[in-house]
Amino acid sequence: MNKILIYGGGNMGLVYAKTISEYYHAKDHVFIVEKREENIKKIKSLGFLCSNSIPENFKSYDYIILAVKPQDFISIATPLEKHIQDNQWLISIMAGISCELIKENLKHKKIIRTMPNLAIPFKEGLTGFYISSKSLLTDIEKKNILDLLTLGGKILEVEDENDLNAITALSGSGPAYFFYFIEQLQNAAINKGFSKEQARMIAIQTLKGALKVLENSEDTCETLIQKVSSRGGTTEAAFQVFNEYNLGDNFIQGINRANERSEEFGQELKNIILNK
Ligand SMILES: NC(=O)C1=CN([C@@H]2O[C@H](COP(=O)(O)OP(=O)(O)OC[C@H]3O[C@@H](n4cnc5c(N)ncnc54)[C@H](O)[C@@H]3O)[C@@H](O)[C@H]2O)C=CC1
Ligand SMILES: O=C(O)[C@@H]1CCC=N1
Repeated sequence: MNKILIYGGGNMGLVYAKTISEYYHAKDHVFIVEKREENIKKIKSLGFLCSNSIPENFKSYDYIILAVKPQDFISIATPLEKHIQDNQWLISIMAGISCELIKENLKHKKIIRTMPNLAIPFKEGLTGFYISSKSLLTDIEKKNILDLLTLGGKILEVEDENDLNAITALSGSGPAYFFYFIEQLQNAAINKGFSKEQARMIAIQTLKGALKVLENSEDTCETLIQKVSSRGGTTEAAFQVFNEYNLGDNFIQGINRANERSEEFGQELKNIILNK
């Protein structure tokens, strides 16, 4: 059984702690380093080992998951650089922070950069990953890491690290885009007089149904849209308005901006380091 230390016990850190401990049916091989007192209390109340600094037995941990916000990386770099062991692999989930930047600051080469998403606890997540210094990864370590990432759902390895910025904009942020569209459908239902509960049910069931149709069909989305749309009917009328407002193009522009934002994180961190 591998021992895993998670740096940052916020949303995603806790998601990993819970997912890993459920898989192993044990909590005592997961340790969370978290700086905020109220989070530490919450994490301990869930039965996890947790403190605001690196534990004395740090050497015994095989994999270290970096789950702080990109801009907080610098606050964990100094303690980590001091304690990191040659055999330990770092698994970063930080958006936009390159392996090179982590390597430079920690003087450590064994890094896997990943981009998961919020659906990890339900095993319906998507984790894109890039392995830096591949030649240092043994077969058993690779199996352990892939097993760990697969606990959360599907995985996708990229050979070009820059592709992780795209994955961040597509599937990392992606759940939020769908929540946004569902929210609009819910709001439309509420505006038409349905209760909040009814509106939520209408939105969720419509989404679930659409997903089932898509998963069980060989048709493209374009064909499926045509199948829903009767000539001169309601769907066609809705799409005339969507097209008038360039909904599709605007949506893609938003995704492109998220991609750029992911690229900016690295530069911003470099500037912080330079100005220190
Ligand atoms: N929320 C999401 O859907 C996704 C987030 N990510 C990435 O995961 C990372 C974490 O995101 P969230 O969990 O949403 O953020 P969060 O803010 O909920 O969690 C980060 C945690 O790190 C702690 N922290 C900050 N500095 C620390 C330090 N020096 N020592 C110990 N703990 C420290 C904070 O107190 C906080 O609890 C980010 O880098 C983000 O880019 C990746 C994919 C999806
Ligand atoms: O919004 C963010 O920056 C992070 C990365 C992907 C999802 N959440």
